[in-house]
Amino acid sequence: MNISLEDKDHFFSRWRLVTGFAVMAGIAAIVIGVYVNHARQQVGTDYTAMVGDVVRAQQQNSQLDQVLDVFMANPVSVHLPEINHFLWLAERNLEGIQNSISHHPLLEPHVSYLSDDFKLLESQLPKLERLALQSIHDPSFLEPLQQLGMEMEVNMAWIYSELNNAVHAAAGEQYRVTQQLTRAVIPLILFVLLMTASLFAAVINLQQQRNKMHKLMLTDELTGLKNRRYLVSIATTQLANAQRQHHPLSLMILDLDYFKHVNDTYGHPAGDEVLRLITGCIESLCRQSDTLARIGGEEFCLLMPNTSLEEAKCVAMRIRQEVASLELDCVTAGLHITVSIGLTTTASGQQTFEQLYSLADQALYQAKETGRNRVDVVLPPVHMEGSDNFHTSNAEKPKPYFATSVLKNVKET
Ligand SMILES: Nc1nc2c(ncn2[C@@H]2O[C@H](COP(=O)(O)OP(=O)(O)OP(=O)(O)O)[C@@H](O)[C@H]2O)c(=O)[nH]1
Repeated sequence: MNISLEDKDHFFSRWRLVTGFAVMAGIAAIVIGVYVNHARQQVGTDYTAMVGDVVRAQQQNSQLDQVLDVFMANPVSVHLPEINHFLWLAERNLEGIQNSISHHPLLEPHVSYLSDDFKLLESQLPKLERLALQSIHDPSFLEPLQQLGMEMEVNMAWIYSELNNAVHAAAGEQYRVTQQLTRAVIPLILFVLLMTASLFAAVINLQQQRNKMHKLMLTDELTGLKNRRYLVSIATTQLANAQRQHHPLSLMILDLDYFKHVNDTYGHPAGDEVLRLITGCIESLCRQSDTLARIGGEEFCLLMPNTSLEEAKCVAMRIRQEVASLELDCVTAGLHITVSIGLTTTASGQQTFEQLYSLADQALYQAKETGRNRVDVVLPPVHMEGSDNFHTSNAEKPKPYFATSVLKNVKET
């Protein structure tokens, strides 16, 4: 198979294109993967419940104020349950908020600086309970109790306001990411579609290239006919079919006469044009089921399945006549060219393509030797003179195939 340098370059540039797309797709997939992972964490976090916890905890500041005011005005044990209830609530809220922070990994680093304040508040809660108890029996504890209450209020206000800010900032970031994701969906879909379309185009292009090369492998560039490679492959199949179905198959080799003279006199391009014209002429006389191939410079082969000797002779004579009468005025006025044809037909025996080809070639040789512009026939030994029947009884006849007894010349008058 011949692939021109241009074809090769084209072929490799396609591969470079596909590789480029694959690398781009890989990088895009990694970038998208990293971003989606980050976005998944952000979007997956529920800040709503946490905002509620923080707001509830913030409201406790005023409760502490009220509870302590009542107690300070009348420090008796009947007010202790209110203080204890506040402490229980405060402890529960503190625990809940710390728990929430540990479940929000994206928020945790932003509020880690509050850990000391949390510890301080935790230590202040039991202290407040103790001081309140002591104050019932000893009013001198009332002042430290009030002092602690104020410190706790300040501490709680600081912690919960910072937390409030952090949670709102995180929720804002979450909203931003969600918006970005929504905006990114359309370009992402377009990008994926573009990548897919480009890959499809590259693959289709490769496929077309492959088909083109395959066609080139089996086609003659000058005439557009099938070449020898194709002929051999199809002939083997058709011969097997003909033998299985007991149908005759005829084979013709056609060679232009004195074609060298055309080239020498009018030039190679004119010779090419003559080849194309004659090819078109012969093709127009063939059946759809026939295979016309160019097997050499000015040599053609016509494979005719399901065609008896008599039918093949008619076709051969018509071709010879038509070619001879074809006016090649495009080269020079009044130019005509003739063709010599060697013909053979299968017998009931098991002829191979090589054997049939050899018989047709021998017939062509005879046509050339005996004056050109004629059709000669050489048949396998089992063929009977004047009959196209296949005698399977004769299939066992010994070689040689080229026995003179089976040679038959058909020279038209
Ligand atoms: N223009 C052209 N000429 C070709 C091509 N292939 C082969 N030829 C020519 O065909 C000619 C064949 O010459 P020969 O083999 O001497 O045959 P001929 O002149 O036809 O003589 P006979 O076959 O004996 O009648 C040569 O001149 C080749 O150069 C082709 O593709 N284009």
